[in-house]
Amino acid sequence: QVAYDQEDYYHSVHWLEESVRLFRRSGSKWSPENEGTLHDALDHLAFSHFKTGNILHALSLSQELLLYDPSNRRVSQNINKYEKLLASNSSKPVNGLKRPSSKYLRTRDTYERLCRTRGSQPTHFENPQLFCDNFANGHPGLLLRPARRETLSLQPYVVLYHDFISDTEAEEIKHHAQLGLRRSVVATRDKQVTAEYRISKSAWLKGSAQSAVSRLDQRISMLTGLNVQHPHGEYLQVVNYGIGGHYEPHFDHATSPSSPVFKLKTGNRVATVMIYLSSVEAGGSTAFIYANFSVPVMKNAAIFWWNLHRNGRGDPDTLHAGCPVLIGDKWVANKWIHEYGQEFLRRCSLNPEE
Ligand SMILES: O=C(O)CCC(=O)C(=O)O
Ligand SMILES: [Fe+2]
Repeated sequence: QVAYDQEDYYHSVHWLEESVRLFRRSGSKWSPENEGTLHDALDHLAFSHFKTGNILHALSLSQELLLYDPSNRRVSQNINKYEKLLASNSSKPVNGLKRPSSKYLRTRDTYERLCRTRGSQPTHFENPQLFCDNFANGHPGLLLRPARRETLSLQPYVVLYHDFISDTEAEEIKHHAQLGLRRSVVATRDKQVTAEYRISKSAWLKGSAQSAVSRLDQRISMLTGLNVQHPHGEYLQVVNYGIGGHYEPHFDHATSPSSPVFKLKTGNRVATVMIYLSSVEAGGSTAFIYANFSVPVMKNAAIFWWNLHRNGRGDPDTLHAGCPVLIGDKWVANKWIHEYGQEFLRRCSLNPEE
């Protein structure tokens, strides 16, 4: 529907073909959440085919549609139009579907490449600072069971903690979020809106009454050495992506002074901890666009990165994305940590440029 509304018929044909297939296969049993019907899907698919020059296909789908809804005048008019076009042979020859050239995303090519491949991080042979270790952060709570840390990138600084949570905790968190899931929104200049560049559902786990949530807060705080108590850290946001779900390249920190991110009055989002609560069969990696690498979904692992430099400026290198899920059901949880409360935990540097 999003592709159709954007007049991107190249993609709407693919998606609608799949919807029609699912409707046909399941009889009347498949009822998608948006209450779409076979009828709708055929209608939009016929028009998409017409727009991409496949008049013959548009005609046969419209004829099928008319069987279901014989009194639909718009459809009969379309059938007449398609028949005339075919008879006069004046329609453009079909030369295959063309990918639209996207005007709205400058980083599209890199994003798509990183979603298909892992990009090219140097290995630790090339850069010994990209090492793996058992990390306890000097914290007594981690001494007996340190985190298995993998440094993924130095600029921006991104680390991955393997087995950050257990299967049971992940299930508990998904379970708590389930009833609260709503279409995700994004922060614009001054308010939160839904956007086609973020397709997922999410829920905020307010309060850490649930034991898994408070255990998680504690673990994040031990590992990062930061203060994650609300409002220094936001509540845990649980996100669920279905097939095709994605989050196109964005920053987690606010880039406008009027952003809703500042509503907490605790400054900008200095760091992100993102936990993978599920695996997926294909797709769904997290891509760091300018840093040129992507992290495959790794169940129970967490990634951490700094969004801001020590001087408080946003780090443009943190531009990142959640790649489209190809097969599976992807769940992540975000913990965003704010600047205030960390003054003595992440100090500024003597160099104002850092
Ligand atoms: O789902 C992902 O891999 C990335 C999610 C993300 O960047 C976000 O929710 O801000
Ligand atoms: Fe993000």
